[in-house]
Amino acid sequence: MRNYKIPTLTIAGSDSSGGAGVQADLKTFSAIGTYGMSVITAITAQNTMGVFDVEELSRNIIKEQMKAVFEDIMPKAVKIGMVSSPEIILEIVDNLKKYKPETIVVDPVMISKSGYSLLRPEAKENLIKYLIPIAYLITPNVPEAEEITGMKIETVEDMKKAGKKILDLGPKYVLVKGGHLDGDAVDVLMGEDIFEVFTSERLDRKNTHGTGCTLSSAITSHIALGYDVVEAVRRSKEYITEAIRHSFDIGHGVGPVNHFYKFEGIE
Ligand SMILES: Nc1ncnc2c1ncn2[C@@H]1O[C@H](COP(=O)(O)OP(=O)(O)OP(=O)(O)O)[C@@H](O)[C@H]1O
Ligand SMILES: Cc1ncc(COP(=O)(O)O)c(N)n1
Repeated sequence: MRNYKIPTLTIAGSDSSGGAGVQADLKTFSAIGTYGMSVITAITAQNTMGVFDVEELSRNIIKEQMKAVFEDIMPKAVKIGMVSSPEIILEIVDNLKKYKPETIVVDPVMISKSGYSLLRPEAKENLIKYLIPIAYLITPNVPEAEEITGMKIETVEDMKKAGKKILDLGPKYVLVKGGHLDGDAVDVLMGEDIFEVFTSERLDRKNTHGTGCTLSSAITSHIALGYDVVEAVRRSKEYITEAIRHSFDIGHGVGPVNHFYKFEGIE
């Protein structure tokens, strides 16, 4: 059930072409039906063909954005995307510990679809040591899960092994996403009391810019609306599958997924 009065927050980078990052997150929050807010960590000059430049914002303006949001509107759930430097991660973690939002979903963004590194190599340690342990849910794709665990992932069995290793780092739940493997698109959700496999057909689509951002924001919205983690992931997997099915050509490269196909033809 939509509820546009329930606040959700994304802490992430801006994608000027609107397909990923903060822009994808806010579109997802709106389409699923929560009130979206943002703390921007970095500005990327990006389009459907690639990422051309990145400028990280200062610790101070990240702190001030978080203060402005949390001291006025406490989000019901927070999603974290691109957090590229060790300092940015420390600032965000300090403030999350101070303001204590109920639910933190971490999408450990590392490399864009177009191959640009969105996480400095020296930031990996702080991500693992400080951010992942305070997550309610972390949503790595296969290359990210490989980076975090140091193991090679080629099968769904490997995804489960990696999931176990990631849980040892301290988050409550982990969703390892299998979009990068062959065959069906299989995602594995694990936690102390939960083990669920979500499978959808692999869609032959080229326009998949922002799939990871969209899925984690959809989960964040569904949790904010009151669904438990299994139901939130089930609904969000359905959401991303349909958003990929209805993705469209815009620009000259890898286009975005479609958040609004249900509204087409409605005045
Ligand atoms: N071709 C596809 N058909 C159906 N589902 C897909 C396809 N590609 C990815 N998915 C699903 O999309 C979701 C996002 O997974 P993916 O592995 O693409 O994340 P990601 O790599 O983090 O995304 P991004 O590249 O945007 O960061 C998962 O639920 C995955 O199973
Ligand atoms: C600001 C920002 N955040 C995240 C992504 C990852 O999305 P994708 O892997 O689809 O390019 C991105 N490209 N830009």
